[in-house]
Amino acid sequence: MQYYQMTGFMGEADAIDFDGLAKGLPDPATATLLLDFDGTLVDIADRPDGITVPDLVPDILRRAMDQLDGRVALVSGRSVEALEGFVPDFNGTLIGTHGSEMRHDGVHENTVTFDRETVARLIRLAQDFAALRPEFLVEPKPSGVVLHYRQATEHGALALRFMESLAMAAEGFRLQPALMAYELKPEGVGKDIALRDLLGRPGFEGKTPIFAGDDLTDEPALELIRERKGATIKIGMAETVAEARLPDPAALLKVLDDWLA
Ligand SMILES: O=P(O)(O)OC[C@H]1O[C@H](O[C@H]2O[C@H](CO)[C@@H](O)[C@H](O)[C@H]2O)[C@H](O)[C@@H](O)[C@@H]1O
Repeated sequence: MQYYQMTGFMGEADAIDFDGLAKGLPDPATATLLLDFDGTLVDIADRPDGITVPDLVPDILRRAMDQLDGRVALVSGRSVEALEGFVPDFNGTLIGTHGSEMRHDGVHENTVTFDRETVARLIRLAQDFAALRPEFLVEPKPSGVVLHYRQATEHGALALRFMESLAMAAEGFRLQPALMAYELKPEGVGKDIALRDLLGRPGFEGKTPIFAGDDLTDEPALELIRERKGATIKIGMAETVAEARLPDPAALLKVLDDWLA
């Protein structure tokens, strides 16, 4: 695939060579498809529960599962339970909470051990803090907690200071900056780490991975897929190690739709 074929997003959507992009991807029979969720398959919304999953998403996931013989994974910061709620018919692999949990072959696994009491305490402290400022939104996760400040961007620095203090007091956890949010997650958790595991599993070995993602937390995974000589696609304008770019989830869905036609 030519880099400049993929980098069509400086112009209007009709200037993007969707057909060329789809043809540049490996044959589905030889590929593994790895997709971030928020900002990649669905547009970013004001609130975590405010997203709309386009009808094309379940359709593409179903066709990809058929044509790639099940080698399809969503790789998200969302929990596995939340992903299951958004794409209930998808029965491929779900890598959730940045890789701290996985649903593979229908079986739920925790990929790291962490102290559940600490998680409960962190969630409680974040909720107490957010109660003082209702624009903040707390998202509890199975192995951590997110403090969202999208409704109060002027207080981003305050959110950072608070979450940094929590991180310092929580052994075994670290701060993860995210889109208009700060998250605490267990050490040793990352999408790249979970993907190394998945790509070595039966059925996935020897296939060419394709990864699409938009966020800072996707960069280590994009690096891994480049090392493995796979195809890497960044959604949006942010700095990246990916070799290709598309402007938004709609453009990615169009490329995947053409690829699986
Ligand atoms: O790894 P991803 O699938 O990209 O998930 C990353 C985080 O996405 C969600 O938060 C982000 O999207 C929200 C909805 O568009 C937005 O309101 C928020 O500002 C973003 O940070 C999700 O809530 C997190 O749990 C995920 O880690």
